[in-house]
Amino acid sequence: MKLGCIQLQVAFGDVEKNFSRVEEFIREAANKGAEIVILPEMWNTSYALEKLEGLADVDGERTKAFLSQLAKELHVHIVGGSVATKKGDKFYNTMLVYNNEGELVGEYDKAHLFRLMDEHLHLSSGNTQNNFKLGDLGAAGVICYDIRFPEWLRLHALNGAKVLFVSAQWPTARIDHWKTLLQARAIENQCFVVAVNRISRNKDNFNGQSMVIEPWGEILWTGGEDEELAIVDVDFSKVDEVRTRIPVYDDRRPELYQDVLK
Ligand SMILES: NC(=O)CCC(=O)C(=O)O
Repeated sequence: MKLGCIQLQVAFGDVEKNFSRVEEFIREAANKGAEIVILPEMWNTSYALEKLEGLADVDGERTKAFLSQLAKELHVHIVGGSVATKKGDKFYNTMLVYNNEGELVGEYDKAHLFRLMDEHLHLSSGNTQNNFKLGDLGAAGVICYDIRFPEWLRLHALNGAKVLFVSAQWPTARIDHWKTLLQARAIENQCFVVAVNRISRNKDNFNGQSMVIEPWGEILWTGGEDEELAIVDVDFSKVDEVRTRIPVYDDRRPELYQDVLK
């Protein structure tokens, strides 16, 4: 299957510009044969957290209509990164996922809020998992800081995900953590990890390095330090092969480590 990874330069607080750029990229990805397109975190507003009252997408309605229409027209699955949403009187960091018929198959509010970027001061956290199907493919999606919580990703793998999509705004300062954590999540869960980060105008802040990693831990693609669209070919049957080679799921002894869930 061909993945279209959109390592977007997200414009701070400029919702119109971001929508228009995302549409261009999704169309280009579909033209180049992508069957699943993946976007980064908070691509509508970036971290304009102080301005969410005016900028956040109310109930995600605009983003939902936009992604659904493109998914259906271009017959492409869209893991729609995340957008800032307002639901009731609260703000969320919300991932929306559409299948290639334009149907909403995943809606997920980021579960772990990242204090270093003040998320906890402005956003509310979600409480539900994000497993979904793209055709026959079992998949899941999480957002950025979530990858530091292996139990959370394991739960998604146990619930049938063969690929973990990660949308992020992961800063340059900790980019080594990003790479190591993503590779670990792929190896321990014997899953594909498809992780799309953003670019900022000043690369000292966000420098991309998006990644596609297969279940044995081999890195199939790493993004550069500029805005880019990458088309990456993956063979999802590799998951079953790796899980047969080392039967980690059969060898688990959850009774020994239940306490980690407390
Ligand atoms: N947007 C985020 O969740 C950033 C997470 C991060 O930088 C980290 O080190 O974790």
